[in-house]
Amino acid sequence: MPVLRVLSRVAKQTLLAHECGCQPLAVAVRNISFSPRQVTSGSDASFHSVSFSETDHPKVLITGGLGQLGVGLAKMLRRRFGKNNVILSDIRKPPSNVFHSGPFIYADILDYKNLREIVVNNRITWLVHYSALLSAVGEANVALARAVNITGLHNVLDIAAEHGLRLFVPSTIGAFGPTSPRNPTPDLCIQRPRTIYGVSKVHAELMGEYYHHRYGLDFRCLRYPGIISADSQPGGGTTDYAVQIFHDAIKTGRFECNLKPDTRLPMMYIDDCLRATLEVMETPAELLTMRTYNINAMSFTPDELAQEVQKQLPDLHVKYNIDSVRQAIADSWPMNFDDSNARNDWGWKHDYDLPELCQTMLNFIGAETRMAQAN
Ligand SMILES: NC(=O)C1=CN([C@@H]2O[C@H](COP(=O)(O)OP(=O)(O)OC[C@H]3O[C@@H](n4cnc5c(N)ncnc54)[C@H](O)[C@@H]3O)[C@@H](O)[C@H]2O)C=CC1
Ligand SMILES: CC(=O)[C@H](N)C(=O)O
Repeated sequence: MPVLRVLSRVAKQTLLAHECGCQPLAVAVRNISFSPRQVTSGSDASFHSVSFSETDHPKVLITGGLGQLGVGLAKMLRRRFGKNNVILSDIRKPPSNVFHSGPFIYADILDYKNLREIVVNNRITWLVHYSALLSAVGEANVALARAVNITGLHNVLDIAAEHGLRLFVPSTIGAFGPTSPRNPTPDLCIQRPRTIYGVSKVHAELMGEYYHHRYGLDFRCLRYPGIISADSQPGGGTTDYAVQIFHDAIKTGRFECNLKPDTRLPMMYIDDCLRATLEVMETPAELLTMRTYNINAMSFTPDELAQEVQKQLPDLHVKYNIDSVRQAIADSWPMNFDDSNARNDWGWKHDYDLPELCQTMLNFIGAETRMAQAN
């Protein structure tokens, strides 16, 4: 993030706050005196907000941390804040390398008391809420998606508000629908998604912003594009083809794509996505003119991706076998994402375009495959 620009904007905002006699937003966040859950349920837990000075390291909990994104995020945050200050959690059993790389704990986001106990006992100050069912698996199990993505979010919001946490919840390009402007899609426009995943993510955006305005919750949300990673598998989304093509290109030289060749979607390499997440979490609250931002890096079709991969692996053979559920979802999503507010407010800038993405993915998976063959 361009530090000078950030500092000068903080100074400007602070001056403005003094001139108009208002306090910066962060002050309100420190003064949560009650939470909606405690008021309505009459719970006997004591209210306290963890005071967290910007000079201290945050104590981070990541929910749903064993999916495509969580392990990489934990690795990056541990490098920055120290191994023991970042706790990964999930309901699945961690592989041994993950289990031995830092603190891991079982946390079912549907179990409110257990989640609250983890936050209290570990003095958590930042919560990154990654648990979710993605677009394609969500359509295959709507009841579970509704429970995890909506009821689970309610638990997380209440605990974050009660304990004064800074809360990050990712949203997605899937929070838009066929009536949204698709090329490009701005931050603020019609959002009428047609998947339970999209509906739950619009709900998360609105609830987080409501808790921010109503209770001072420090809620931060980025709408991620499809994320592409080499060392973690996607969890059942519409953009998964853009990861699978690299594995199949190297391992078999043949790839069967489940979207039409001209289906254009916004995409991002995982390193950019995780860095954006840390950057928005570290941005002074005064600079955030919104609480939910689009972020983007590139946009491509399966045909354009295949052509870029074929520059390195000319023998790659691509066949199209369309999955009607995924195609209908993709046809309702943005083709290009307008992320100018993130770029202006907190200096968002991606590093990876399509050629760098392909080079990095092929190098990584190629090296991994050669090592596996040698053993
Ligand atoms: N990967 C992508 O392309 C994108 C991801 N996102 C969002 O980022 C977040 C992380 O995504 P991924 O890592 O790709 O998801 P993923 O599907 O790979 O992982 C989700 C994790 O949630 C866990 N989970 C399910 N039910 C749970 C419960 N009851 N309690 C606790 N954990 C539970 C699963 O075990 C899984 O490990 C999600 O909220 C997703 O919507 C947004 C846009 C794009
Ligand atoms: C873009 C997403 O949110 C996810 N990868 C999906 O395809 O469901």
